[in-house]
Amino acid sequence: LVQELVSKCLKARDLAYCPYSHFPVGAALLTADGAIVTGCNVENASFGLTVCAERVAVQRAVVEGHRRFTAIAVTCDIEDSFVGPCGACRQVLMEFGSDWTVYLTKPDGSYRRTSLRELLPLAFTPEHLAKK
Ligand SMILES: O=c1ccn([C@H]2C[C@H](O)[C@@H](CO)O2)c(=O)[nH]1
Ligand SMILES: [Zn+2]
Repeated sequence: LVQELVSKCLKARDLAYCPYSHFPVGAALLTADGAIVTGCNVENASFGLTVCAERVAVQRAVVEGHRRFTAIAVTCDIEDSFVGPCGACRQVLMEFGSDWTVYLTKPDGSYRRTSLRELLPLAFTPEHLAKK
């Protein structure tokens, strides 16, 4: 299953629309019911409108009816280190629970397993709004 998640995030990366940065990113989400939803970064000539691969995957999953996730694999083109999602994406993942496994994946398919809790400690979450 991890292998499938990893290979799907690599495939999604190959679909990235990144004519400005030339930095393709792929993501593959595993939903609680076992579906896999992918995303790639989609850039824009107005640079600030770019959306990261991780957020494309989450938004796509939500509109397909998924709100419960257990894992995400992410990958870019960097071969010599494991690269984590940007801060904005960590926060967007946290919106859908803190209990995520995150697989930081290299182009060769090797991965480092981490967690959203580790990537975004002391997070602000929907529960904080619920307390008001
Ligand atoms: O977590 C990240 C960080 C960056 N990017 C994309 C955005 C932009 O298109 C390119 C360079 O920042 O990489 C992602 O998709 N996810
Ligand atoms: Zn991001």
